[in-house]
Amino acid sequence: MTHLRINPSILSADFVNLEAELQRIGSADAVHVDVMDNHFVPNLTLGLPVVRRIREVSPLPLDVHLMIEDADRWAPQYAEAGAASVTFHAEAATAPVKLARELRDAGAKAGMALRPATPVEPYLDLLGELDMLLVMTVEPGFGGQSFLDLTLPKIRRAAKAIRGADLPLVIQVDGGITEDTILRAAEAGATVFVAGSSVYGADDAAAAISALRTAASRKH
Ligand SMILES: O=C(CO)[C@@H](O)[C@H](O)COP(=O)(O)O
Ligand SMILES: [Co+2]
Repeated sequence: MTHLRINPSILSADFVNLEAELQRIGSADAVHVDVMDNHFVPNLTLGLPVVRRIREVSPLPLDVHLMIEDADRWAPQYAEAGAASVTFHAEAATAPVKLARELRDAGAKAGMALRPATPVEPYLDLLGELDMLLVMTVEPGFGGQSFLDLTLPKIRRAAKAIRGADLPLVIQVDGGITEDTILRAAEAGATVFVAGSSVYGADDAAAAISALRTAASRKH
């Protein structure tokens, strides 16, 4: 049976009470940390000093999602800061293979993300260099958006290529993941699910995480 992972995004958490907000999601698999630079996306969140501090207090491993320009320069520093996985955007990296190797050398899992309109086909040859492919299921930049069904065929094509080449990487989806949408993403081939507003918007985050697990595993 495939291990399904739920990674809540702290983008929807209370940034003034981050330590307490991290405690609310102790039953999840990792904490998803959205780094935005106001250039690659029209929003600004947090950077290395805050990620370092989150790493010190978080009971969960850090799944860092970099929505920043010049990923080649910055991403390795997030791996060195102790992130368990670092995901850069394909659209923001000039040498993705070199970068993935640097991330792995620094002890992190290497992830690469695709915007909803970015096809996976140009990147099929480098999937073997990655631990994770993140298919964005909303336009990156903000939490609370609706899941884009138009991304499902891309998830299916990526999953087919991964199975065909017998590669170990997993597919992560991020954006609009709720109890209603998670099964569609799971059926298409995703096994790692980022959920921001559906977890942090709930009164009981642990119950929301559990409901997402149940909804995703209806397929399996
Ligand atoms: O990377 C992003 C947004 O760019 C995400 O990680 C969001 O934080 C997901 O939020 P929800 O769509 O689940 O509310
Ligand atoms: Co994200």
